[in-house]
Amino acid sequence: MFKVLISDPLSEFGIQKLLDAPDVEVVQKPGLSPSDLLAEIGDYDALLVRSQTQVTTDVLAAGKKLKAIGRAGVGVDNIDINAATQAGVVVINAPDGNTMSTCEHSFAMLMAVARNIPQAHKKLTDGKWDRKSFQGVELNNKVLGIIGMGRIGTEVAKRAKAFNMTVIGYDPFLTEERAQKLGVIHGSVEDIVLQADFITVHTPLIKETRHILSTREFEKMKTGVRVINCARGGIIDEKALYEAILTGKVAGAALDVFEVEPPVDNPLIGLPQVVVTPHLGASTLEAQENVAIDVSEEIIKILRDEPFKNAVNLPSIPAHVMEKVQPYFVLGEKLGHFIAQVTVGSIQDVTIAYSGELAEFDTAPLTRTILKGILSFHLGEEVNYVNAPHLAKTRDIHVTEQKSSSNKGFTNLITVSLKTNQQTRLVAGTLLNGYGARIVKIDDFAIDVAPNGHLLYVHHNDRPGVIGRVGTILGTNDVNIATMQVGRRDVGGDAIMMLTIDKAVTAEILDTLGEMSEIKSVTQIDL
Ligand SMILES: NC(=O)c1ccc[n+]([C@@H]2O[C@H](COP(=O)([O-])OP(=O)(O)OC[C@H]3O[C@@H](n4cnc5c(N)ncnc54)[C@H](O)[C@@H]3O)[C@@H](O)[C@H]2O)c1
Ligand SMILES: O=C(O)CC[C@@H](O)C(=O)O
Repeated sequence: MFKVLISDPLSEFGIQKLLDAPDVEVVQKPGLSPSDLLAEIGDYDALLVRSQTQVTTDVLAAGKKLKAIGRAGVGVDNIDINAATQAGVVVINAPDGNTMSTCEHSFAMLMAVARNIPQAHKKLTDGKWDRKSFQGVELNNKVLGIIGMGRIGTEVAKRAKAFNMTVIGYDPFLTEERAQKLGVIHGSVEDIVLQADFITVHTPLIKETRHILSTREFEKMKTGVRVINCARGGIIDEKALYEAILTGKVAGAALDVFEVEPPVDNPLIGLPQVVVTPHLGASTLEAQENVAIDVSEEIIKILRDEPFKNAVNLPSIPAHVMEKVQPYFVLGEKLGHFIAQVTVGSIQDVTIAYSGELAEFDTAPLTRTILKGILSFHLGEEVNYVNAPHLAKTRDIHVTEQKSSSNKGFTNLITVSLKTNQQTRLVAGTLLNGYGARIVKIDDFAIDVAPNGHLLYVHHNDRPGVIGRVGTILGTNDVNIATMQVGRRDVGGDAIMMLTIDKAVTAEILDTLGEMSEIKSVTQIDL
């Protein structure tokens, strides 16, 4: 039974799939204190949060069983992603579910600040009929600058067009073609700063976007500009904004998010030109249901070891690539596990060569899986698909991917070489149409073995009677041989035997085999 902790308020309807899953026990503790979270997290396989819970290095260290963290929303700035990756914990988010709600909230804030709606509302509910203090401005024919043309920024742009605004958009990934399609002028931050009557930001808060609008930018803006932040506090420099409002440069600001949340002694709050909401962008019935449904479904898949999407700390795999590459995941992990078991010494280099049609695809996910197979032999359950490259790096293991379209006689071939401080070994495998996974090469010996169950790899001199004696020793010890493959370099020279056996052999049997005069080494491999 998997245990899932929900530590922020999530839509009950949205998490229904989790509640209904027969193999999942859900514990809901919205508003759990940081110390209680630390004390309890050790019991759980997954944690579901919104933006309140801070998932710190300490939480990840205490979460010994944690496999996944689900963020019901977009921003993952409350989760230490690096620490999660190092701990092998998958972080997923729900990037699509609250786009419309946040876009609509941004637009509501834009209109509120243009027409002073909250201020006028407050005055009237305070009993004063004041029509003079709240003259606003139209959106019609005005210039809206959008910094960050992702999901939300794009939707804001579409709505602004309906209000007959001229939209200038900036995003490092915005192409001229896409801008044209949206009817947006493709500009820079500088263009926006110089020309906009309204500026709204829709980026994540990262190093490049922190204080993207600060004193220097406010100085260059049109007098009377209005700014909106429904993305993350800190994208607009609050101190610089405060100064720019006092000087009259900025006529108004609408803020849903703050550098510190909840804000403490924030002088912007209370300024008559500033409209504020307490991080409500995604707070609609629909958005909360959507994001909770999305993370619940994904968490179930992760816990059940099924394919999932929206991982924040893993590269996303397009469906058409996944379709091609997925059948090779099992083979890749087994090749990694195989080579790790037959190679002696501490690993220095891993070279993974992809030949044939596989070489046309993004094989990075496959490389992760092969690394997992290699490292898990030494590091056990600590290794997973998420942290395998990181663990290799921290151990100074150099990983190289090679690709070649020549198929070397196979439609697809994966060759894994391991260089240690003592030797270099190689294994190659393929998927044979209709026959499944096969190991087709070990070092320079061609073989054909299904990589399953218990295998015995015997390196010996090609002499009459060796194969028979190996069979006799195993038979005497009640070990049944399912398949046997032999290969040799030259007649009477170096040779190998690869046996598939029905049960694992004991160390004593391995010693007995190893003591035979013509046998150089015997290795048992479990796949
Ligand atoms: N207020 C809320 O409740 C609420 C709700 C949902 C999302 N958000 C926040 O809104 C923001 C946008 O969300 P989204 O779903 O549109 O994300 P998104 O990933 O679809 O879009 C973000 C865009 O920012 C762009 N970007 C990155 N660096 C940039 C830079 N230096 N200059 C310009 N653009 C840059 C990216 O290329 C991307 O296109 C995020 O910060 C998210 O956390 C807030
Ligand atoms: O959970 C929330 O309400 C905030 C969500 C929002 O900030 C996000 O980034 O998705």
